[in-house]
Amino acid sequence: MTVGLNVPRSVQWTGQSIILLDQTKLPLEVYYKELKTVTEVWNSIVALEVRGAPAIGITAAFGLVLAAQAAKAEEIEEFFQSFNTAKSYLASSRPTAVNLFWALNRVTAAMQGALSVGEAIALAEAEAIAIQQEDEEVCRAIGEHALTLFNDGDAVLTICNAGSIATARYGTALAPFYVAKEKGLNIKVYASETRPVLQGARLTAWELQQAEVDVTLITDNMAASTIASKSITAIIVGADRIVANGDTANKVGTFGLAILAKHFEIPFYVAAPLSTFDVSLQTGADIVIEERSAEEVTHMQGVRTAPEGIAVYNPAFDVTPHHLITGIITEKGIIRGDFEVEIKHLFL
Ligand SMILES: CSC[C@@H](O)[C@@H](O)C(=O)COP(=O)(O)O
Repeated sequence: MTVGLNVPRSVQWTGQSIILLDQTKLPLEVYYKELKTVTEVWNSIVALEVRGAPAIGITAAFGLVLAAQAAKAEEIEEFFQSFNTAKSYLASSRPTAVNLFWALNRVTAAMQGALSVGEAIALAEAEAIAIQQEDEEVCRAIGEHALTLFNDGDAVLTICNAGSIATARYGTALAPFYVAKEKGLNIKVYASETRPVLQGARLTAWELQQAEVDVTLITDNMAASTIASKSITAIIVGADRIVANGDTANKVGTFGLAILAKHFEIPFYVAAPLSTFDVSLQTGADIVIEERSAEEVTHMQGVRTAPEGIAVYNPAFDVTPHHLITGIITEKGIIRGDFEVEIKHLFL
C-alpha cells in the first residue's frame, strides 16, 4: 500500500542515467539534475546533492551500473577490473553511512557468476533497482512499527533529515509521521535546523510541509527549552551506522539530543533499516566520522559569518552510546534492552 505522499522522489533511474533531486537547492528550488557518469555520481554524493544513508546507497548502486555500462571491456576479467576501480572510487565518497558500502557490495555480489559483460551489466542493473524498491517497502514497515510508539496529539522532536528524500520513499525517522497522517492522527513534529548545512531547516521542514504534516522549525540550541516548554513526548532520529553493541552514528547533534532525552526522561528512538547496521564493528569508537570542510561552518550560503583564519572543527556525525537509546526501530520491528543480543537476532 502506498501513501499519497506529496514529496518527490530523490533518485530516479532512467536506464542510462540517474535523475537526481538536487537537495542543495531545496527549499528554494525543486531542481533535478541528470547524472550520466560515475564521476558525476561521486561529486553529487560529496556535495550533498544526494544525502541520507539509504539514498546515498541507492545512488551509488546506480552509479555502479553507469560504470558497468561505460566499461569498454569485451572480456569479463577486464570488465571486472574497471568495475572494481569504479567501486573503490564510489566507496571513497563519504565514509560514515554504511549503506554506501552495503549497496556497492550487494551490486557486486549480484554480478558474480556472470559469464558475459552483457549479463554482468543486466545483473547489476536489476540489483540496483531491487535495492531501491526494497528500501521503499522497508521504510514503510519502519513507519508502521514506529507509529506504535506514538499517540494522537504527541509532539516529537527530530534532527537532520531522515525523510522521504533521504531514502527511496517515506524515510526512516519521518516515516511514522507520514503513516500517522494517512491514518488521520495528528503528531506534531519539531524539526531541529541542523547546523552547519541545515538539513532540518531546508529539507525536513520542506518535505513535511509538502506533505501537510504539522511541523515546527527550531534552531538546534532551542532543543532543551522546547522539550521543556512544548511537552515533547519523544525524540526520533535516523542513523548512518549502527554497530554490534547498538552504538549509533548519526548527524552531529544527535548525541546531545539523546542526553537531553535522558535528562527529561522521555524516550529516544533510532529508526533505521537493517542495511544501516554494521556488525563487523563492535563499538561506536570504531566508526569513521567524516570531517567536512571548514567553509560549512564559517559561511552561510556563501557568505562569511566567522573571521578569516579561524580554526574550525566540523565533524558531520556523532556517536550516541547505546545506553542512551530507548529502542531501535527496523523493518523487522522494535528492539530494546540488550542491543548486542537483539541485533544478533535481527540477522539470524
Ligand atoms: C534516513 S537518513 C539517516 C541518516 O543518514 C541521517 O539522519 C543523516 O545523518 C544524514 O546526514 P547527511 O550528512 O545529510 O547525509
